[in-house]
Amino acid sequence: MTTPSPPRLAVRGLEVAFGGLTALDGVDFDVHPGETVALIGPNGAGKTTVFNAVCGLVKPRKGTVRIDGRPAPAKTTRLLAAGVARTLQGLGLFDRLTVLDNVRVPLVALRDPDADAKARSTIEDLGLTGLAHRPAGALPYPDRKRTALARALATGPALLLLDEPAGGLGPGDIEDLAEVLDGLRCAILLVEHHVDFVMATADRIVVLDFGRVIAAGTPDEVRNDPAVEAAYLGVEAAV
Ligand SMILES: Nc1ncnc2c1ncn2[C@@H]1O[C@H](COP(=O)(O)OP(=O)(O)OP(=O)(O)O)[C@@H](O)[C@H]1O
Repeated sequence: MTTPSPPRLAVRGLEVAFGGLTALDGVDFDVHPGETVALIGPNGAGKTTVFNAVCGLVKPRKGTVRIDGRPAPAKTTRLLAAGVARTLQGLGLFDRLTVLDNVRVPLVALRDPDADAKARSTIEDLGLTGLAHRPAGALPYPDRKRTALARALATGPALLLLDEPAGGLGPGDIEDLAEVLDGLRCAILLVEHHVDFVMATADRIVVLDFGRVIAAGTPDEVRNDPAVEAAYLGVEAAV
């Protein structure tokens, strides 16, 4: 009998507190190879805190984060070496560096001998070749965002963590983004406010409210869950 492979990402009993505030209270979910899982929930529900705990940016009070069955490393280079890449809400680009040099950064950190070729090929895949030698800081926001995505994809991650990938983009750029994500083979965890984008992109959705998972399932299951409607979609509809 073969042992089933572990989830690419397994989060169990995650608890995070900031002083007296319990931001996460027993969060469990998995992301399997090839799967796109979206974390949604109202403002303050704990989405970014989950993301930060998975990336090792905040230390849980309790619980575990495992990547391919092993404890998740906290340092960026070790995460990259473990096949995990992320984008951040603030993008974190080096504004004075060119698009190409930004995308080379994680490859150089991994001492990849093919850094240049891989960066160029990723840039091409994302339609950024014409901007390769422009400083990232001089670009319009959608191109900066695409550069940040290219940087995350350059190392060929097995698990991609995306913090609000559709945030600040217009409908055309969101459509392009959905197409890029659809063509990826890696597992994806995304934190996102844009409900239509999530419904169209995610295989499964985990809904947080006040630091707890209140629903998890396919987009249709979640859409029809009364608790979600009350906690989240109701809020969105009122916005
Ligand atoms: N560094 C911090 N120090 C203190 N409290 C924090 C910190 N980070 C988050 N919180 C609190 O933890 C809770 C969860 O916040 P978090 O940012 O994870 O929610 P979110 O679902 O990502 O919200 P949003 O959709 O507004 O980004 C909130 O009450 C927030 O104020």
